Amino acid sequence: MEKYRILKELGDGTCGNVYKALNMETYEIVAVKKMKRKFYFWEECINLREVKSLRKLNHPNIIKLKEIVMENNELFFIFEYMECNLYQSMKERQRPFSEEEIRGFMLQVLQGLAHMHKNGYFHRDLKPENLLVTNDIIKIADLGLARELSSMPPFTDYVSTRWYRAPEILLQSSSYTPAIDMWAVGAILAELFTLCPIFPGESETDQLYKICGILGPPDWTIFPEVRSASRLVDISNLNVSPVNLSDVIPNASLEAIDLIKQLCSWDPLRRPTAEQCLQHPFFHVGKWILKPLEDPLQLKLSNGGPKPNLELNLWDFGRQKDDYFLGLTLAINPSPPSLDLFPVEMTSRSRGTGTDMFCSDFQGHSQQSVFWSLLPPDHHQTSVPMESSLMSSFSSIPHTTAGVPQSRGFPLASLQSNILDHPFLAMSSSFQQRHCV
Ligand SMILES: Nc1ncnc2c1ncn2[C@@H]1O[C@H](COP(=O)(O)OP(=O)(O)OP(=O)(O)O)[C@@H](O)[C@H]1O
Repeated sequence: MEKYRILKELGDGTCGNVYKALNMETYEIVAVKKMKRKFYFWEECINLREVKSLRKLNHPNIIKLKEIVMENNELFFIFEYMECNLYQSMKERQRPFSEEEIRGFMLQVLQGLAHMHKNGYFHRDLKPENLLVTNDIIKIADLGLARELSSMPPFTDYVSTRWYRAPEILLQSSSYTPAIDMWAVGAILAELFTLCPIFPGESETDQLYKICGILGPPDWTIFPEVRSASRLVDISNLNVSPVNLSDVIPNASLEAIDLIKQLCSWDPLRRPTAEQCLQHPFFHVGKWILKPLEDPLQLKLSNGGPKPNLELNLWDFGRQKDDYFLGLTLAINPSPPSLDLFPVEMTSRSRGTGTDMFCSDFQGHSQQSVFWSLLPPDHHQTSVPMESSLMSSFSSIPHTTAGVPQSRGFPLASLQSNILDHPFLAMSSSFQQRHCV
């Protein structure tokens, strides 16, 4: 780790501390995640869920793991660096994101997620803190809880941060599916409009009440296999009606409201997949707008009042499977009302709980330093000059065991065959251009 200089701490997660660091050989800025538990065998490291999933997942909207270093029984992940996470980005905003900005973020998240699900993984802890942002690029991070689709239930119920946790997890269903990620996407999409979490439960039970407060109670027959039957009976009998989502998220278009409604369906089977979401009218709005011949601002001024926008959609995203791609809808969107929304002040730690999934019961010693490069040596990115006064050596992080580091290099090709194959294939051309520039 001598080649890395810490610049500052970026985050203190459940599993590790994350630092911004400078690679002294390439002058590349990176993010270094130093795992909190000790590691004694290389096999333990490469069998971690985060490593196993990231080795397989190579996508522009999934954070890239560049290297793994094991030194003095400590494990370091070297990631590509991103400016901030989506939670920080929302917290700092003085005004809501425009729908265009939200569309850009969601498109990328869904492309990353579609890739993940297609390759047999689901994330299980999607939340704004785990979506990393640099300008208008967003990437899915923290695959520490990612699970292979092929792995067999029962799954643990302590999965995902409470506010983004799907009802089937709250009801302790033991066989949940990638639809739990889609629920989280719906909650994040709603939050991007209002800058406040849509279901801010204070406990697991309160979380279910908060969901009922918006969606109304569920039909209990949706969840045949839940372990927490009393919770289900309790909420199924609640005497509350669903609210009009447009009243809760007044700045969202009808398309956005429809997508949120579908993603935040009680029934996991009714939630669209990431791939299906990408076909939703929300992502096709711009393509079919009938443009007025005059400047809309001038029109508004001359007519003296707000006018509805007429949008002609050649896509109707119905609830039946066959409806997904068919139909002709004439949607009339009222002009967005004036907004008076403010973010709620929250600390990252108060936003629910993560889960420490590792146990540290391994015995033995290894004083070796193992270095695993996941990108070829010539895959360097922009050099960023740094003032030396800002730097402190990475070795200043206290090591509890001493040892003489020896490094072992692993060639990329043998370990991560797909990492550089077609990095831009899954992106739309506009995003490809932006990413390449
Ligand atoms: N590649 C990166 N670039 C910039 N910042 C990052 C990067 N990776 C992580 N961070 C920051 O560090 C924080 C914690 O990282 P991460 O979620 O990977 O750790 P964790 O221990 O798994 O956390 P959690 O408690 O969510 O499980 C993130 O929310 C983000 O702010």
